[in-house]
Order: sequence, then structure tokens, then C-alpha cells
Amino acid sequence: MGASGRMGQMLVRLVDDSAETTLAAVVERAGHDWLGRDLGQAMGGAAHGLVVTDDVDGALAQSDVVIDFTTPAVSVALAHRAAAAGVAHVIGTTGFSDEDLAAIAQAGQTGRIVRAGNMSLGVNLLVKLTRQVAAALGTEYDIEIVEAHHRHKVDAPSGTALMLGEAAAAGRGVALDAVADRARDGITGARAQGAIGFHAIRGGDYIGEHDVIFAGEGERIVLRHVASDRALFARGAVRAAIWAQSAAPGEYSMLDVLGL
Ligand SMILES: NC(=O)C1=CN([C@@H]2O[C@H](COP(=O)(O)OP(=O)(O)OC[C@H]3O[C@@H](n4cnc5c(N)ncnc54)[C@H](OP(=O)(O)O)[C@@H]3O)[C@@H](O)[C@H]2O)C=CC1
Ligand SMILES: O=C(O)C1=N[C@H](C(=O)O)C[C@H](O)C1
Repeated sequence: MGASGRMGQMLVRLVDDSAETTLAAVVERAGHDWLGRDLGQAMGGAAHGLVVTDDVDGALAQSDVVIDFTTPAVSVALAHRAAAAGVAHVIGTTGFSDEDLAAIAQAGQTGRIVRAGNMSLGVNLLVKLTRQVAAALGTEYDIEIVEAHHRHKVDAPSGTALMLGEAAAAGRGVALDAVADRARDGITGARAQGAIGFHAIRGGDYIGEHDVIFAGEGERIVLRHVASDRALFARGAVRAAIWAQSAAPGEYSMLDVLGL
């Protein structure tokens, strides 16, 4: 789903190159200029043999799993269509509202869904570490999450930053919504003890960088992940797609896939 996108094109190459996977169909939005064209030629290379389509249900009928890095509205609708078709759904999309997440959870009652704001092993390990460090340190250590992404990214904080924030809040035994501080500007007053701050840098070609800072008196601990190749996320998504084949209905995360 979203074959022409930054992640979509990465996934096409990876699925084609893997001995464990076969690309069954490629979908783009109605009106897209790739529709009706050979996929390989649309990507600027040799003919592939698959034609890009906007027929979602036709594509699902030919597939065991759909990998989806698109937009929240597309992913929410697809979660229900994939569940109805008995097709597993790997969701990499970020920027969901609470209502979107509830709708995806509902689809996960009958469908098999793996959803993660970051599909990399390193970030999911960082999620575990963040929870541990937050649990070990008291609220005298201020938690700030700083993320940097390319200029085209449309959502903030990033899905990864929110995963890290959720982990930090869980480590402290609080709800993220109760402590998140997502926008500081002007005379904000002093920092509230226990707040978890979020900061988003957007520019150039950053692929994705995340720091979780625990700032105390006389010391700072910084947990950092730097993605230097987008293929990292695609590899995680393909791993999730294979894992989902043997999963029972439910909504899973990459922690489940990776056994973390
Ligand atoms: N979980 C993870 O590990 C990662 C998650 N992401 C997330 O994945 C999402 C996509 O990122 P990225 O690839 O950079 O974004 P892009 O904008 O490059 O790709 C999104 C693609 O989805 C297509 N699309 C839009 N609407 C539809 C539709 N109705 N049907 C089919 N395709 C559609 C877009 O087409 P068009 O442009 O023509 O509208 C575009 O090709 C973002 O939410 C991002 O945050 C990204 C990297 C890693
Ligand atoms: O939009 C991106 O590019 C990325 N999005 C994900 C996010 O929102 O965290 C994952 C990765 O950082 C790249």
C-alpha cells in the first residue's frame, strides 16, 4: 500500500529481493499517475510485470499480508478491509488520533495486525531501555525526548517519540497524556516536575534520530538511536509480515515480533 512512497519503494525492492516473500500486488491512491503502469518502469527501471492498481479489495484477494506505510485515514480503513478479507496487516503509518487507534484496535478483534511507529530492532530495544531507566530514576530526573526527521514528514511528535514517551510514562507508572508537554513557547513557567517534553526538528534528509534525555542535578543520561538507512524500517516490516502469518487475531507490536 502506498507503493510510490519513500517507504513503499524501499519495500518493493526488499520484498522482491527476499527469498521468503513474493510481491503479489501494488496499490496507490485513486488518481495517482503510477496507476495502470508497470511497477518497475514507474520506479524508473526495467519492467517488473506487476501493474500498479487502486483496486484495494482485488489486491487483498491475491495477498497473505498487506504492508502499509501511508496515512492514518488509509490505514484505518484498510485495517477493517484486511480483517474482513482475512489478510494480515502490517501498519507502519504514524500520526494517528486516539479515535484512529480505537478503530484499529476494533479491527484487531478479528484481524491480525502488527502496528509500530518504528519497525527497527534498535528503536524497540530503546523502548525497553527507556522504560527501565525511567522506572529506576525518580522524577528529579527530567525526561525530554528530541527527534529529528526529513523536511517532508507531516506528523509530530514522531511515532517513535510517542512510543518512547509511552515507555517512559509506563516506567513511572503514569499515563503519558497526563504528563506530556508537547509545545513550549513564550513565558511557559518553570518545568513541571514529572513532565515528559517532546521536541521535533524537521529539515533536510534526516532519516530519523531520537534522543531520550534524563536530565538530573550534575548529570544527564542520554539514550540515542540514529537511523542511517530507511531499509532498516522495511526489513522490520517484512519480518513482521512473515511473523503475522502464524499469529492469532489481535493487534501486536514489534516487541511481540522481536520477542523483546
Ligand atoms: N513505522 C516505521 O518504522 C516507519 C514509519 N513511517 C511512516 O510511514 C508513513 C509513510 O512515510 P513515507 O513513506 O515517508 O511517506 P510518503 O508520503 O513518501 O508515502 C506515502 C505513500 O502513500 C500513498 N498514499 C496516500 N494515500 C493513499 C491511498 N489512498 N492508497 C494508497 N496509497 C496512498 C502516497 O501517495 P501520494 O504521495 O501520491 O499521496 C505515498 O506514495 C508515515 O506515516 C511515516 O511516519 C516511515 C518510516 C518508518
Ligand atoms: O516519517 C518518517 O520518515 C519516519 N517515521 C517514523 C516515526 O514517525 O517515528 C519512523 C522513523 O523515524 C521515520
